[in-house]
Amino acid sequence: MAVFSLCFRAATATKTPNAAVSAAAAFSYLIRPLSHSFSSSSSCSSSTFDPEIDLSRNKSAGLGTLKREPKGRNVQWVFLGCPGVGKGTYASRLSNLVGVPHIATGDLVRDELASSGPLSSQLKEIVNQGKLVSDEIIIDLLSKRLEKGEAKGESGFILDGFPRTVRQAEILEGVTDIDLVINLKLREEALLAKCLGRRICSECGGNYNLASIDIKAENGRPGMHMGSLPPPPECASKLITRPDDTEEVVKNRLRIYQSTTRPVEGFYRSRGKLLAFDLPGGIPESWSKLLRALNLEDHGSKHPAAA
Ligand SMILES: Nc1ncnc2c1ncn2[C@@H]1O[C@H](COP(=O)(O)OP(=O)(O)O)[C@@H](O)[C@H]1O
Repeated sequence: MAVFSLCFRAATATKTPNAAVSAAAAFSYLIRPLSHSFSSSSSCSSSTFDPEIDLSRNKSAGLGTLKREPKGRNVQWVFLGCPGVGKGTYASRLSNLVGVPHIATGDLVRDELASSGPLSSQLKEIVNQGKLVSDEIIIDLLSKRLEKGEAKGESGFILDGFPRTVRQAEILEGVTDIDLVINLKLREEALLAKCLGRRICSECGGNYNLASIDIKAENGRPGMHMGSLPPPPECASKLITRPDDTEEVVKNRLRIYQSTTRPVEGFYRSRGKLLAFDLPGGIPESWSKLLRALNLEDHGSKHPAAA
């Protein structure tokens, strides 16, 4: 198992401007980097199936090599993509398949909000406006989650929602080797509708989506269908909407993605780690193609309708 020593949480609590960076220097994994050579286009929304997702030319991306690295380390992947693109859904499915934890920083933030801890009221205002919380806070929450996982013997991860700034990416790069960054892309017309259609079961936490999207073929662009992900009957009366999934806030989050997170794509592209995947539709249309792009196979494992 990978030896994973994490000791930057305390340091991130300090108030020096470069606290997170210097803290990160104290955060070390004893792992060996894998080398991948992927590239991507830069758009978050695209109607075409990106030919660069065909990794058949790069067999090292397959489960055989990536699921468990020769020294015994599990995969360390990152999911990038606009709000509403489906990062949580696909990251969760892949984490079940590959056998590593799916760690979503948005979930860590929401857990912190629900805990009514000291950060809670400060975070509430930021999150409900669709803004990003500070790098220090997010790294602190992520560190705690990784420490807990380490104590339980977890190794490897699929990160969803982190890094979201170039500074976060630099910190992460400084402390560990990310094997692969999957950049999910979906047509812009679908993103807002998908965010507004999101529902969570207040009892079991299941994620569903009421939006059913049909985009007609136009001007040489193919049409696209994304079915809804309806809740099972037992959840139907318990659905809630995230407070930051209102139209105004989603539009703000999309703007922040363009200005602040988009450069993270370039950060990983220049390091040859970025794999662009244009979602051709909903889960039925996309899942098997994503697996093919990753040289993975899913031998009938059971998935919930949504992450
Ligand atoms: N890496 C991060 N850096 C800063 N803020 C974050 C980060 N991850 C999550 N957040 C906060 O949590 C909110 C919800 O995150 P998430 O569930 O990932 O949203 P989205 O659906 O926009 O991808 C974000 O709008 C932001 O306020």
